[in-house]
Amino acid sequence: DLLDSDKQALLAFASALHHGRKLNWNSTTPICSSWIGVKCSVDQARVQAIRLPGMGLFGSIPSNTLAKLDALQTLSLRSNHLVGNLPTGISSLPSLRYLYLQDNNFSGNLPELFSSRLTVLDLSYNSFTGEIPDVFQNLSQLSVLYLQNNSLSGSIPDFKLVGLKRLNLSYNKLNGSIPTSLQKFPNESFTGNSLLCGPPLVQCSAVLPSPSPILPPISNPEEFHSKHKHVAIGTWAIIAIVAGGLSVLLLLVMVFIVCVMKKNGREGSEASKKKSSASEKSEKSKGESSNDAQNVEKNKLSFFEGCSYNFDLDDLLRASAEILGKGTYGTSYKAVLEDGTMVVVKRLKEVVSGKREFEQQMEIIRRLGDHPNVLSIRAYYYSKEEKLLVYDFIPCGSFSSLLHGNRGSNRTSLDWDSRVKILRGVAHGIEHIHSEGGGQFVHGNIKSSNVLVSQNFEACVSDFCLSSIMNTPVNCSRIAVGYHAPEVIETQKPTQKSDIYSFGVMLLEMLTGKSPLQSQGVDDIVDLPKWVQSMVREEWTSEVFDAELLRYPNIEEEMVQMLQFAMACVASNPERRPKIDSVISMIEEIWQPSSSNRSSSEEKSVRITG
Ligand SMILES: Nc1ncnc2c1ncn2[C@@H]1O[C@H](COP(=O)(O)OP(=O)(O)OP(=O)(O)O)[C@@H](O)[C@H]1O
Repeated sequence: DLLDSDKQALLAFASALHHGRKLNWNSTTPICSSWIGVKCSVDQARVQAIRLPGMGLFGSIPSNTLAKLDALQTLSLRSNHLVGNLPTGISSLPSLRYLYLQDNNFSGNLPELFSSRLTVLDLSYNSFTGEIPDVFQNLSQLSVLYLQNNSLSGSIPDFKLVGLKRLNLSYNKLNGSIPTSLQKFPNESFTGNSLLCGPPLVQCSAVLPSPSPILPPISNPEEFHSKHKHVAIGTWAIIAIVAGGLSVLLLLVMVFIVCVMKKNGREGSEASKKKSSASEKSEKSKGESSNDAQNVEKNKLSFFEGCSYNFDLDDLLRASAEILGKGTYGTSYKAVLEDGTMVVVKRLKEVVSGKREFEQQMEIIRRLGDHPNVLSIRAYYYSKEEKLLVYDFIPCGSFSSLLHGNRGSNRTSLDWDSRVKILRGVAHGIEHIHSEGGGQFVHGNIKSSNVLVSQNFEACVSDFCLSSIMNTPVNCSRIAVGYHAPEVIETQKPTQKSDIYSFGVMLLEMLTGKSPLQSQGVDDIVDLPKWVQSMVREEWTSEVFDAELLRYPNIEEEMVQMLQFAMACVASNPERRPKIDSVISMIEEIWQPSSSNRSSSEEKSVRITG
């Protein structure tokens, strides 16, 4: 029967490929109820969907295997190691609607024949070459077309597809002008094709006007090469000059700041010396100024009780400092003091509160820091010109850098249990903040770069309770917008409910591996909750998960439940979002770290490439 022929086709497909994680496909077991990644039609008569993302499939797809599944509607083989041509028989399967083959190593030309029902086609992050065929014009159902990060060349055909909602052709070798029908798509849809021009990119007259630019004939190949080298060196030179210029500017700004701070600091330390009557000079100046006592106060670091640190502002200014990053509220530096102590100094910009209010807020922040999942503040400094906060340095970096940093070949992925453990820690930190002071406190700035991780994936939240003393609009950056609840963008006032929304975005971030701030060319959707909602609504749930997570066995159920829960946290109506204590119990309920053996050494040792 037909189901049996589907089965034979799949067995032939599986036997032609190497797979890292064993497929349990077996001729003796029932295909519809027990085969991994296979979904049958309601009447169990045909195979309707194959989803094998991140299964470690190696090799090329033989042409007479999957191409026989003529009832297939969904095929997802994304994030594997598939090579060679994409057989036309697959792309033209008559029922095929969703084809996800991104993040493999397919090469050769794009197929010339596609199913007329095709709705989603994702062939991004492969090595396809040649031109984009005109046949796309006939795909009247096509709604999503992702071809970014291949080596496609030639000009873009004028698709005139009215239903096309998302398009990404970035980072190819396309040239010529962008057809009028596609000019409504954003810049990111086309960027990274140096010879492409016209709206939304730069006007065509500014770059090479046509796909075959009129260049003088190359008489001497050497000369051609040297010209090209020259261009390349020129580009690097420009980058180097700009980078150099920026560093000089940064250095000048830092020297200036240090001078201002030193001046304050010197006044302060001199005043301290005077107080201890250690120097003749300071004794003298003591007599000269009636404001000295005030100056002493004004220029010293205010340590909190119980803090074992022993340094002053001068030591801090002498310390070697490295910029950790520039955030919403200011710039953070890692400072290594002469005795080796490492601290983080955050220079706040645009503080609006007066000194008293500032000090009261510092006291609140210190009290809230009495919890293992909340970063402790050690000291602060307040003067008219400078406001500094001093924190412990947390060694493993932020959750954001662990999730998104170093996606190179030597990256070790953050496994499911570590991700959930970190988020559980964050939830406990938020719960502490929300329950103190009669429930009046709000974190106000929850995002993955404000979750610091120490050994054993213990997490603590930082940068909390600062919004009330700062004059920084919540939507001052795209990153911030990605995490803030819709109502906060309007009211500018974070609440405990909006903290839950931000936490939900972070849950989606760890599940999808996508940053709420999409980098250019990777995707054109910035709003993570909306993207996931659209995927789930259209029943592509398993397509949203981070390919790195798919390498760990027995977690799919937990991931799906966590996804549903994350969607509840990002409900647009604040009243429908759960409270933080329910968040904690929900995580405990969903997460069963000891129930299954999912950290086998084989899985742990997987190194991610690309
Ligand atoms: N105590 C700390 N230990 C280690 N790294 C830190 C510490 N505090 C901040 N960082 C890291 O320094 C970088 C800059 O932090 P900063 O808080 O200034 O900016 P941000 O988190 O990007 O934005 P925001 O100001 O909105 O919080 C971030 O990558 C953060 O993870």
